[in-house]
Amino acid sequence: MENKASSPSKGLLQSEELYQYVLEKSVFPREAEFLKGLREVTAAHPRATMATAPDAGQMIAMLLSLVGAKRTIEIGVFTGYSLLLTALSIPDDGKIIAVDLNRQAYEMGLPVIKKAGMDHKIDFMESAALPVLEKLLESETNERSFDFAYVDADKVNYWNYHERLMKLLRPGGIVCYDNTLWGGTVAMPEESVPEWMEAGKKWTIEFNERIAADSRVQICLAPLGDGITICRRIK
Ligand SMILES: C[S@@+](CC[C@H](N)C(=O)[O-])C[C@H]1O[C@@H](n2cnc3c(N)ncnc32)[C@H](O)[C@@H]1O
Repeated sequence: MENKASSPSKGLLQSEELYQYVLEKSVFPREAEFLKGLREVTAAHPRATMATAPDAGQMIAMLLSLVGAKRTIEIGVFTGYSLLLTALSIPDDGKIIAVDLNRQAYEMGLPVIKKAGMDHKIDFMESAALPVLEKLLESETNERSFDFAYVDADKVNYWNYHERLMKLLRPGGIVCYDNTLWGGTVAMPEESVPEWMEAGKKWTIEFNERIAADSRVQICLAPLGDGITICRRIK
């Protein structure tokens, strides 16, 4: 199609320099060495930009500490940046159910996760996420038992994940959804949106509207990384 812009950059700040300032002056000085190591390993992956942005990661680590997260779910692992930062933020007897369709990328980051001594906290499942959530819901003991969830996978299923996570999270628990500004396309005129981002734009707009109307959660769409929506279960 003509008149399509090339991919908009993921960062949503007013300039690249400002984003570098945030990274260099706030994020990188406090980033764990193992997370830096994981970013280095991930840089060799052809889809390295899929990894959670380090500034969004810094906020996720803060949220994990604030809710005292011990039992968590991660949907969309890739090479494990957000997974490792979750593991580093929860106590030694904390557990993460981590789901991804693809084990290969996870195995790229696994040596760093092991070196960090965090692998015992992780239950990795190579699977589509929806059946894993359904399976968890078969046991009543899992309802209201998770403190935190992070969703960073197929946008088309975000609402399906949300409905199930609302049962699995305890009241006061938090779920974060990544990419909820979808490269800024949610507010772009149609002719400026690259063709490959159109479906994601539609799903993201629908999801954002439904979340805004969901009285079960308190919400905040933080313009970090590619946009990250924080939902706190209030009922
Ligand atoms: C953006 S990446 C995740 C990045 C990761 N959070 C990080 O910090 O590096 C998205 C991941 O979601 C996975 N994925 C896509 N659809 C999925 C599905 N239906 N169920 C589980 N994982 C899925 C992909 O295989 C991919 O690894």
